[in-house]
Amino acid sequence: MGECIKNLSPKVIEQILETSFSWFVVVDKNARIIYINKEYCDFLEVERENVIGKYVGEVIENSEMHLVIEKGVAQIAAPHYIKGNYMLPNRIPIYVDGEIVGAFGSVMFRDVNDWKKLNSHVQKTLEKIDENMKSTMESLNSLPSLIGSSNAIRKIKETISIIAPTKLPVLIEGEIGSGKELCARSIHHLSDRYEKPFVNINCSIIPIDLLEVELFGKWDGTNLKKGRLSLADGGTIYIQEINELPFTIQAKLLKMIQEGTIQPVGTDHEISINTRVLVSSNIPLLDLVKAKKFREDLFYRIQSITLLVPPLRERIEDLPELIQTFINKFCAEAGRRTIKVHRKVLWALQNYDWPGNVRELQNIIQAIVHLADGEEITEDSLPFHLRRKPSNFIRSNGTLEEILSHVEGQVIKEYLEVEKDKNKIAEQLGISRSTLYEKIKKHNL
Ligand SMILES: Nc1ncnc2c1ncn2[C@@H]1O[C@H](COP(=O)(O)OP(=O)(O)OP(=O)(O)O)[C@@H](O)[C@H]1O
Repeated sequence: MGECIKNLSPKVIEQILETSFSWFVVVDKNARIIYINKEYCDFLEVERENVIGKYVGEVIENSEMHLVIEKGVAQIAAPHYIKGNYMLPNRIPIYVDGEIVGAFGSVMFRDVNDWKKLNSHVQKTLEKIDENMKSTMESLNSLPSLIGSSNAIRKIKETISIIAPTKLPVLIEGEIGSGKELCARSIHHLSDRYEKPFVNINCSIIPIDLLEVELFGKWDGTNLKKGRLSLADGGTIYIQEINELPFTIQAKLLKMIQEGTIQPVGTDHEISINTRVLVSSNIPLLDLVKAKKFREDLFYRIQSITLLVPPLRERIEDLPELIQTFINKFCAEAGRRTIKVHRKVLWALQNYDWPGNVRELQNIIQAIVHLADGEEITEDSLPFHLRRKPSNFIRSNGTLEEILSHVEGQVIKEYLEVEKDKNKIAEQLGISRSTLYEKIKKHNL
């Protein structure tokens, strides 16, 4: 330190002390002023030559420099009432060879307005940080979490947490409505790209001739229309139903994944981008590769991390948790108290095939919650196709006519168990109401 200061001439040191934003006072070990800068003197309304050598308490109202010397302990931003204002001075003891030889004081804020200004600036900055945090937290919270405790879902969650921080492409396969997009969003939100865009594109709904421009952008000679890969720069692109992507575009996508460059339509110019690629397919991509409908090189580039989201019927143990989550969500939305689920309803839901997977379940629960007028969801509130119980209709003995008659009786019996309205049953079975009555009579139902 001594070495450093050697390079500063007294004139330089004086300039620093005189023109720095702070006010300075230096006292000896008897708390007598040995230096005070001009700005501080002006504020105190004293002449410098008159105060040098004076006891600091005589010059500066409520000064505590003597205490700092006595105790050898610094006071940082300790409020000091002076001339009708509070200021926040720092008072530091000065040691030479382990002995206190004096102290110096500097005032960080000249007066309370100064303090208020800085304070409100800090306050505003903190509020902004708070708001940002809140919106980040809100977006994280608004991200519906992947519900389910089945082995399959637990494994998926584990894999997501491991791969999210990387930049690796991920292939997500599963039936419609099974939760592929939710997985993709979770990967993005758990990565350090979470504040950057998450852009998705569904290859099955964009006309093939527009797909290339949508993905890579277009140069029209004057302007560049950004494609979705560029819009996701720094963030993540989620390409849904990649199985619908034409071969030529597959090659361009492979180049982007491998080299991080894209070539917009209408130019030879290449643009570097930093976009993470997540893709999904409703059908196993390997089957398409084997059928030569999907590029092998792209498949091998994206399949190293594959999330297989199983259909709901294969993880039916997740059903109660999912049902409860959706009931809570939709009851809260509708502003009503939560409702219970009758065990017969649960049974019916557990025995359904769920071709539309979690999305179908969500839609059904939403409708039920909005239509339900009691405290419990009963079988009556279920859509008709869910009310029938599976049964063993087949009887192995008897003639074909007898077997068919038996099946007919069973079917009608089960319809009657879940539906009181005979018109509806007749309509469902494609027979007239009178035929239905005849058959009810015939089978003694
Ligand atoms: N495990 C789950 N927990 C909570 N909600 C889920 C779960 N899986 C799916 N969902 C919800 O079901 C709906 C459908 O899910 P998502 O869109 O992720 O399915 P998808 O497989 O991408 O469907 P598609 O192939 O038809 O686009 C969404 O509203 C999603 O939030």
